[in-house]
Amino acid sequence: MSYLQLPEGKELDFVAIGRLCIDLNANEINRPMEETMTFTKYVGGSPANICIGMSRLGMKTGFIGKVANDQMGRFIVSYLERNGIDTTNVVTDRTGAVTGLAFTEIKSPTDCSILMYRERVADLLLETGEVLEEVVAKTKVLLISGTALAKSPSREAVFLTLDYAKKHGAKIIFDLDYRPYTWTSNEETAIYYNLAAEKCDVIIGTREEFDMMEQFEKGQRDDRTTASKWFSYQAEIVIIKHGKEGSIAYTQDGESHTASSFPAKVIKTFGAGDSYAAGFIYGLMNGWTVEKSMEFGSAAAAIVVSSHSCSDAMPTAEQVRDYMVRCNNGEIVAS
Ligand SMILES: Nc1ncnc2c1ncn2[C@@H]1O[C@H](COP(=O)(O)OP(=O)(O)OP(=O)(O)O)[C@@H](O)[C@H]1O
Ligand SMILES: O=C(O)C[C@@H](O)[C@H](O)C(=O)CO
Repeated sequence: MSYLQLPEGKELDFVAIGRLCIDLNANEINRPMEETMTFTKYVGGSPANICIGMSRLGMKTGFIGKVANDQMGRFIVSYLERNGIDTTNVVTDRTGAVTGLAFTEIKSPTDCSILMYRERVADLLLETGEVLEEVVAKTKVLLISGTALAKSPSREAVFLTLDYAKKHGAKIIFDLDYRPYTWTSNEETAIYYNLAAEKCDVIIGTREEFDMMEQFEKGQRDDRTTASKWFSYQAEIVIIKHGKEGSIAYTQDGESHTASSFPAKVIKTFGAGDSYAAGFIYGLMNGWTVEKSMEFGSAAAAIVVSSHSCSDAMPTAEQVRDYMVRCNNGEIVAS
């Protein structure tokens, strides 16, 4: 059975809104940040990575966001454009805000962390008046991500965009992408995450992210109970990710669907969720089953965790298919 009946006659397949920033990934891997001397610069930010992933997979994409009026901001916009992403609604800050920087520390394939520089970042200054309704009107799918809800005015800009999406019939996907450093309190986080999730057709998050959203709910919560809550709102599909253990999707009809992870020679784990989302959404938008879409997303994730970057490593559909064949032939084994 296929899900997500997409609207017809739209110019764009996919538009994402939110964080556009810079990842500085350690070149000297398997050591702490204190001993890291050089970094490679990439475009970063979860919704940006997903959008780049969708574009690499051949979808017609656009982005809604705000960049700093500096060399970093211009680097981001030109990278998006080189990747075929419509930047009509990427606005430039005029208040002296800066680009968010994520320095990644790769101590080992399983011990990675991110050191964030996010004071007065441009992406959180996107205003309601800067969101172009006509851009939202021309997409089949809108993706929102949690970090953009962390502060005003970006928070209101996202809620307005959700209204536009609903008005114009776009399907809405929420990648929870919870980054604690951007928020001021757990209560505030849970409340805004829940308010947004109520309006979404597909919700994708890790068990820990759903736990954060359920902090006011009493009793033990399992994945099915978590997912069921959202079917009484708008959701058609809820996916709960469990890292290397794989993922489980629940659908409105009461079914569940599982996917295992693919073997990978892991360099670092971040970016797994973004590439998984891109692969999964691509499958769903092509009318594939939930299982097949999850499998494709999992293979895309294995490719990205085996690479140095998140955005730049996003695979084409051909690369994902090739990876799956090589895994099935036993040519790729886990590190
Ligand atoms: N070590 C790994 N090896 C292979 N695949 C992996 C690994 N870790 C994650 N994946 C794949 O990526 C998917 C999403 O990973 P995960 O549950 O870690 O999401 P996430 O926490 O959102 O990722 P991120 O670290 O990017 O925030 C998993 O379902 C799995 O298919
Ligand atoms: O902004 C961040 O939190 C880091 C991202 O830029 C990075 O690309 C990442 O964590 C991918 O999920």
